[in-house]
Amino acid sequence: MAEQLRIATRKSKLALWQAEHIKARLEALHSGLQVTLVPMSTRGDVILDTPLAKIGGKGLFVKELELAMMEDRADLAVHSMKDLPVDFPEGLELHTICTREDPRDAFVSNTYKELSELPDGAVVGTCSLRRRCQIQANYPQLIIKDLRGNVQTRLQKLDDGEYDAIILAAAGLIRLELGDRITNFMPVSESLPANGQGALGIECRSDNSRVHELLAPLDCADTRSCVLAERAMNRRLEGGCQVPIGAYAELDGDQLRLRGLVGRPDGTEIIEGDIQGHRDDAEAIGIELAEYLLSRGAGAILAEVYKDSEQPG
Ligand SMILES: NCc1[nH]cc(CCC(=O)O)c1CC(=O)O
Repeated sequence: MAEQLRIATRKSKLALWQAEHIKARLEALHSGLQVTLVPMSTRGDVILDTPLAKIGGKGLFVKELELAMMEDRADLAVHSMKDLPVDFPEGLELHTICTREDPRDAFVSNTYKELSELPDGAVVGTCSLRRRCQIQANYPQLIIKDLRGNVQTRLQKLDDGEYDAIILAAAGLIRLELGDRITNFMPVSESLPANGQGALGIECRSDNSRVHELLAPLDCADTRSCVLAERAMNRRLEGGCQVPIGAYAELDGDQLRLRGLVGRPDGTEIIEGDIQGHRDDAEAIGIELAEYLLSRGAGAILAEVYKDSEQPG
């Protein structure tokens, strides 16, 4: 019988695409390997009517997948790195970080070419405090309205006229072959991405050496360096994924440049930092930048954000 591997996955189109993508890559790399998907619903998929920042709780989208791996109903789970909590339950690990897709945010509108064209009072949809904060800092005259749901739902709400424009991760649109909906890529100087944005990560049990062997060729060293720096910054700031924190690293040879920011959701204050170092020190660079941001007052801003969001479990 052929060797089997099971991927636990959420049922959204994007999650299924990502799981199928990893399945195809694994099967192409390892002849005779048979990969099946184990689709399941998560709390984040079920609670659709509340802004994510209000639901709170880290790992809204991953707990059920992790349980499946712990109970040996699945061998691995494919995640968008930016949705992944910084810490893992005992016995599970982030084993693989795959090559990053475009990390930028995308401006999507049926009427306007870019944010600067929007008239006063125009409505922009996003549920990300990070995007809200950066848009309001540059364009305080725009109105930000929460936008939830999967990628297709969000585009539908734009097409229905509920928003003048919406902001989405470019990577999600590109993966779903909806890249033609991208009106404009937001420069990272204007919308610093979330840590890990555009990268896929693969989680599995720490003791499963056969799975580790099969996954090894999917790991991308460059993406790993960048994402480790970004995640280290978030960890030091104790930020989950629903916080007004941006973190984005780039490599120039062995030099790693990390940019980070923490801001008030209403954009009235943004604390930014930009540092460089050797890629071998990726995590130390992340921690150093976090400490710089904290020394400039990031802690008080984050404390206020956490106070405003009731966080059940
Ligand atoms: N928060 C939801 C989410 N998680 C991952 C992606 C796709 C892009 C990625 O892999 O970073 C998206 C959609 C979005 O933010 O528009």
